[in-house]
Amino acid sequence: MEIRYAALIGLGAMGSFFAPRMEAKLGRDHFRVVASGARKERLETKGVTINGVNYKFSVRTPEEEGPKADLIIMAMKDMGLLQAIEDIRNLVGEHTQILCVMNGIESEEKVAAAYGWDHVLYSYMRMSIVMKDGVADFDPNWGTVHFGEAKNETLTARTQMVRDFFEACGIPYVIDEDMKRGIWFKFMCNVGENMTCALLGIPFGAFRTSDSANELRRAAMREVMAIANRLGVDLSEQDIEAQEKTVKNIPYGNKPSTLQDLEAKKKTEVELFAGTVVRLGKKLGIPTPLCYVFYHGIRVYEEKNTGEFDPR
Ligand SMILES: NC(=O)C1=CN([C@@H]2O[C@H](COP(=O)(O)OP(=O)(O)OC[C@H]3O[C@@H](n4cnc5c(N)ncnc54)[C@H](OP(=O)(O)O)[C@@H]3O)[C@@H](O)[C@H]2O)C=CC1
Ligand SMILES: CC(C)(CO)C(=O)C(=O)O
Repeated sequence: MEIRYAALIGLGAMGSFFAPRMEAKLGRDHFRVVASGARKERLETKGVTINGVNYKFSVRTPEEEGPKADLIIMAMKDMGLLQAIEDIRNLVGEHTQILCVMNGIESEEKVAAAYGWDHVLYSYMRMSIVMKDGVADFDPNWGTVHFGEAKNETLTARTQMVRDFFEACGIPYVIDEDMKRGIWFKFMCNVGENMTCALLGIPFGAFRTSDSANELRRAAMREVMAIANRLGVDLSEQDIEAQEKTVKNIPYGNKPSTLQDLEAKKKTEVELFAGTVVRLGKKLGIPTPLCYVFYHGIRVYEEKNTGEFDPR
């Protein structure tokens, strides 16, 4: 099995990690970006500029008939997921594999509900990229896509196929032995960091100096840990300790995506982060008071941004 025809839906920050290298490997006719309407027009006329190079990738509309894709990368924000699942329907064939690289713990389940687990591998990103007005600059050799089956002591044929493709493209990857644990660890870090920074309007650098910011970050991580443990995912205090070093090495002024979204007056992925924790906590009878405050506090910021109420 080999990847000869691939597609990407979601040519934003994360999409820009993949698109140039996938097109370089497969050629313009065998790598397509899925988009329609004004988005398609923008990608075809203005394109995107990635590390100083302007790209106008070949766009395929959801309605267009054509070859089925061997690999589809999905890289939208949470709010776009359900539409995107429908938009790739024409590209999913018998052998298609889908990687939905979004943050959060539930995107694979949603894609698998539409297409079946035979078509879905687990994945997540350890990378930080900002795309603003179609421009993204980053070191393409820093950061990794993590992917694989739930467990990867031995590699299945489809995991090897995607691995060989990423090797050929020069896309840095990691195959976690336990992908579910990896996804939950990333989620625990995201909830602690993204929610704390968004509610308080502080950059990552605050975690180097503020005991109180760290107290909140760790308390939110512990709410996630309690839920993960109940669901059989073995996150522990050691994982929280390990992230302590990582978070304090992130460049001082960097901001997690949730705060970036608030500052850009966009809708955030709070539903996917604190919203998921509150929902699962309720279902499992696990208290999540901090995520409850994060969730509603960030929702109020969104309402202020979109003018849903008059803050007079
Ligand atoms: N940015 C980062 O550093 C990281 C992000 N992540 C996660 O990755 C995911 C993607 O984030 P990110 O790349 O930052 O988000 P962006 O907003 O930068 O990119 C999302 C892109 O998806 C496009 N899109 C949405 N719906 C569709 C659709 N139906 N068809 C075609 N294109 C569509 C959007 O187009 P348009 O702009 O026209 O709406 C946009 O270009 C999120 O879950 C995020 O949490 C994970 C790790 C790090
Ligand atoms: C870049 C990173 C890892 C920072 O938390 C992220 O996932 C986000 O901002 O959403």
